Amino acid sequence: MQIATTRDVLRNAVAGLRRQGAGRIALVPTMGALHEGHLTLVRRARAEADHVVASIFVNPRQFGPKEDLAAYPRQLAEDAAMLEAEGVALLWAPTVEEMYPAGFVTNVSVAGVSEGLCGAARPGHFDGVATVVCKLFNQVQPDMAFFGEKDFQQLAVIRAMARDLDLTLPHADAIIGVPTVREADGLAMSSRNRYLSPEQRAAAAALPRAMRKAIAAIVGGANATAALAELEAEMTSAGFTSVDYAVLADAASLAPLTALDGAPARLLVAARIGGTRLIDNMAVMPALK
Ligand SMILES: Nc1ncnc2c1ncn2[C@@H]1O[C@H](COP(=O)(O)OP(=O)(O)OP(=O)(O)O)[C@@H](O)[C@H]1O
Ligand SMILES: CC(C)(CO)[C@@H](O)C(=O)[O-]
Ligand code: BAL
Repeated sequence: MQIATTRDVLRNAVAGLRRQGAGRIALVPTMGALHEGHLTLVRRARAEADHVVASIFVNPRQFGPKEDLAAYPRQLAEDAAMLEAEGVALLWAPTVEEMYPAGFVTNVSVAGVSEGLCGAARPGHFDGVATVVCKLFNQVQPDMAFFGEKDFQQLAVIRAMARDLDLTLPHADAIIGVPTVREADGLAMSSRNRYLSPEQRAAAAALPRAMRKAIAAIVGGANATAALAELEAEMTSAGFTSVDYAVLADAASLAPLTALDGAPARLLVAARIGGTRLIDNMAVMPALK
């Protein structure tokens, strides 16, 4: 596996992959501190493309001033070994100065789908995500790119950005969402889970548990507002410090719903346990009649 840390080396390495034939190149963007969720994206990419390019970049522009940019885990050597073992051809791991050279002044901002949920709780976050993913697409010029459904709103923002800016990746359905990979107790895998103490980690399983229960209630015909209030109460009594949001939303527009309307819906939750903010989301499937 080649590791590129400058745009020149990246450009040559991508050109080298292209010279190897008409094969498809898949991009898997990450912030590192890799776990089975990331490796699942890489395996899907390997299955569907000929060459996989992974990126590791802890993107300062998507962190708020009081967020965990400094504390975010960085373990490039360990991550590179994992990616190499999965058959990744090229790792793009730029420095902050390489990604945002002095004088960088551009911002990509996606309206609508980025505005509620994590966009409301983390002002500027999705501008940072859209800006860096736009750059990654231009730098690597992949045929397709893989993202986790764990960051469901992020996936919607990236799809809207790619559509609106004509970042037409050549492969049909080029932005591929991969279902969330979970721990045995249901907690969605996340690099931030490592911030949790053993007690907090045990308590965190209340998040997917309360979500499944709320979904069963809503699908069974219960009032959604009451089911979401019950979810918040359960999480608080399990040890969560606060719930940023717990929202039933239209799965495509992410507009909040007060009741199922027959279209695919999604339950999305962000909550804090101590200083750690966890997010999760699940499909809400009305029972077939
Ligand atoms: N449990 C998971 N299942 C599937 N995909 C995942 C999972 N966790 C992360 N991903 C995906 O991996 C990609 C890189 O994510 P990132 O490096 O931010 O990891 P993360 O574990 O989500 O970290 P964080 O704790 O910052 O949320 C994103 O597309 C993200 O949605
Ligand atoms: C897509 C991404 C790599 C952009 O920095 C990041 O938001 C992530 O890891 O989900
Ligand atoms: N996985 C999303 C990246 C972030 O929380 O900044």
